[in-house]
Amino acid sequence: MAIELEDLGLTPEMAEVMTRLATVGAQVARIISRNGVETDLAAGVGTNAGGDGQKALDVIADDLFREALSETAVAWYASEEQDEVVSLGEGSLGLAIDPLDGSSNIDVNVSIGTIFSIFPAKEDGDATFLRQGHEQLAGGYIIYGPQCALVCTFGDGVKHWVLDLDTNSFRRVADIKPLPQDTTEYAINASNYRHWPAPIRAFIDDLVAGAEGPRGKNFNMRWIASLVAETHRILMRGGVFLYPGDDRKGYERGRLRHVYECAPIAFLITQAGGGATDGCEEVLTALPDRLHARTPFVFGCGAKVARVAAYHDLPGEETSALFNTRGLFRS
Ligand SMILES: O=P(O)(O)OC[C@H]1O[C@](O)(COP(=O)(O)O)[C@@H](O)[C@@H]1O
Ligand SMILES: [Mg+2]
Ligand SMILES: [Mg+2]
Repeated sequence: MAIELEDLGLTPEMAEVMTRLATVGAQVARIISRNGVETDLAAGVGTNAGGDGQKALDVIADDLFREALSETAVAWYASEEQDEVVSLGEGSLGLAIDPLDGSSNIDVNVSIGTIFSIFPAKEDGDATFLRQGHEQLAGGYIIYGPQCALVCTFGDGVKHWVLDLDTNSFRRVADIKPLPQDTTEYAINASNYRHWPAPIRAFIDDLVAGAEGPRGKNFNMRWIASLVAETHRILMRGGVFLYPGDDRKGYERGRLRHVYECAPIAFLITQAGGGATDGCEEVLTALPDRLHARTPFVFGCGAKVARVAAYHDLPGEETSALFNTRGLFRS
């Protein structure tokens, strides 16, 4: 038994896929725990389809997940590390995966993860994944942190397991509680401030202004540079995350990938009662136009995600005004 799946009402096919994901997740956690003993998992080994540098662990994780899923109901495997959708044979499911998320953190011993999304398979590989996130059967992640955990939704709340090192299996713990409506914690890579669009700058200016600004209270900031770790923190205690599009070349639609990063995270967050948009529109209703498409991404507590969208409706003179002259959104 790699993972406790009793009482979830999963089909045998889905249960088998979850068991394989959990088995490889435990294996990857063990490999990570030995980084530097024999191999350097952060060593550069190439470039993936999206043009990102690949680290040794990106490739190891991709190989392990792909091999383990090849004997299951997964007909189509779509990975950040593969140029095209890979056919794994006959089956009723398609699985999209970011095998190793947060790879800039491998060499600094900070939490990293795996993100996955499961759809009913269609005849065609691309058609299986280029559809609305609402059609996902499951979305989840494995976090390799001080504790290894697996978090997943099958469309009925958010389930949570913790890797028990004594038995090498994922033990089910309490479901993730609904997110609070509002929060005083936000996450954004603030070094890109000068590149952001005006509504994002205005939103962040007003948070940074704290008690002296229009919001009249102080906010706290976190940036781990691991989407999985930021998601886990937000699911555990609330918050809002932003990776907007910006004016750097290649970042017009942000950095994060729609199919195997944002859609499954959006599924989890909305199942926990939060919001997930591209800044304005829901991620789960958007249609990606290609496997490695990017999308701006804002998710977390519902009221904050809605507030980001409201800043996009402000007239230009309001978003470009200094916070102390901006008339709206005083709380
Ligand atoms: O370095 P930046 O621009 O802050 O980006 C950090 C983001 O990039 C990512 O590492 C991208 O994921 P990969 O490591 O899978 O490429 C996210 O986990 C994280 O949120
Ligand atoms: Mg990633
Ligand atoms: Mg990755």
